[in-house]
Amino acid sequence: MASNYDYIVIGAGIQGSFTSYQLVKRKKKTLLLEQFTLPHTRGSSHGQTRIIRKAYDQDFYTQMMDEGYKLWAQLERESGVKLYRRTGLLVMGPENSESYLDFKSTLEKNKTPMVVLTPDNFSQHIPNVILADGDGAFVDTTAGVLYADRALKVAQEHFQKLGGVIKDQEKVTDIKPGPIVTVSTSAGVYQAKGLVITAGPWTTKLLTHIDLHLPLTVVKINVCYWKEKIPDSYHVKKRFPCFLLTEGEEAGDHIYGLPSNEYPGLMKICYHNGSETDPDQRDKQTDTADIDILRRYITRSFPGLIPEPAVVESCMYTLTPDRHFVLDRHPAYGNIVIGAGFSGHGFKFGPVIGKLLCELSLGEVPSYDLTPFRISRFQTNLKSSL
Ligand SMILES: Cc1cc2nc3c(=O)[nH]c(=O)nc-3n(C[C@H](O)[C@H](O)[C@H](O)COP(=O)(O)OP(=O)(O)OC[C@H]3O[C@@H](n4cnc5c(N)ncnc54)[C@H](O)[C@@H]3O)c2cc1C
Ligand SMILES: O=C(O)[C@@H]1CCCCN1
Repeated sequence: MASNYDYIVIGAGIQGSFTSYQLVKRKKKTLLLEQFTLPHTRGSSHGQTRIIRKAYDQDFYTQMMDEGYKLWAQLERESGVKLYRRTGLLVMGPENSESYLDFKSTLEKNKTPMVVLTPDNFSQHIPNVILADGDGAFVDTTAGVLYADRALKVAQEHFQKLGGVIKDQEKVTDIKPGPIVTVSTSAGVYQAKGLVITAGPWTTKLLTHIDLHLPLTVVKINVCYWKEKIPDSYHVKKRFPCFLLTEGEEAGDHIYGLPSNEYPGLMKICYHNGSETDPDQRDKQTDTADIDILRRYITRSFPGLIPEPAVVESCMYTLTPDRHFVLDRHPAYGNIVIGAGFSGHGFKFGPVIGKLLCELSLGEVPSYDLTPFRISRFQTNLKSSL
């Protein structure tokens, strides 16, 4: 006998957890299914920190983060758990390049607090970093660090407190669409009038059950931590900011970092791309070309770090061709909603994405124009973004 729910959500990463929380807040009997034992480190939402920022090169992300910051603050108040630390985000890039100018003008247009630095005053504000010749720099002053592990736990706890059911260690093995959707797992069979798929890197595998192919690529990211030569020179307590380069060696491949905080004396600096992997075979992907790029960059620009990673962890991105998210209904089955392709920048939007996927599931008009996130765009070309 199948158990019945109003909604089933597949995948207890940040997006599935916030979507479930929103559904249960709207009094829907909701089941959240997760293949691994929670908490786990095998998807995209684990780890201690993520960047939160309004600095984007497209208005719609900057504008969604207005609400994003408010929802994170509300969750902090409701839970009594510190989830956000303001550090600012230093944005650097070739001063006259399109991408740098797009970031800068998007912030200006949207009246986001920022401080523009000059080569003359740069080192006063940002010690121990060498600004490359010809680079511009500004700080998105409200940006900072989200405490990711804590945030995931809080979202899941709030969902459960309102009566939501999480079943972990239950891998979804089949989906039968219809007015009532039937979901089979390694341990049971469940039915609901609506289904949300937020399966991160496993989305392509799950969508084969419902005849949908999306152009998603899964890449493994080497999450590298670099040792400070003098302890705390890049520490969050010294107000060292997060940083982001608007251009990499290849288009879309940026370098970014967070101040030392999570591991004493180590600063996290990563390359915003990686090599393709099967999510179930992640550890077999051992390409380290990104670490070579980082070594060169750190030698050039961060003289206070030893240019050899002290710790390397891993995580996965699920990339769309244009790096914009997928937030849409299944083209043939309107009661199946998909949230995928967060392309390495989705965490900060978690509370907003949860709200949007909930609205789509309930058949409501979504709070934002979802045109950039529609499945149908894959036939057309959109400008790529970070
Ligand atoms: C190294 C790194 C740095 C990042 N930095 C930032 C940042 O600074 N700021 C930011 O905003 N974002 C950042 N991101 C992106 C952000 O973390 C992701 O966009 C976000 O975590 C994606 O969440 P998700 O819920 O879609 O996927 P996931 O967290 O992968 O969740 C999907 C879940 O579905 C489960 N699942 C899959 N298949 C099944 C199945 N068949 N049955 C049951 N369960 C299933 C999986 O086990 C998993 O738990 C970063 C990502 C990485 C990897
Ligand atoms: O979403 C973010 O803010 C970061 C930017 C750099 C790459 C990883 N994700």
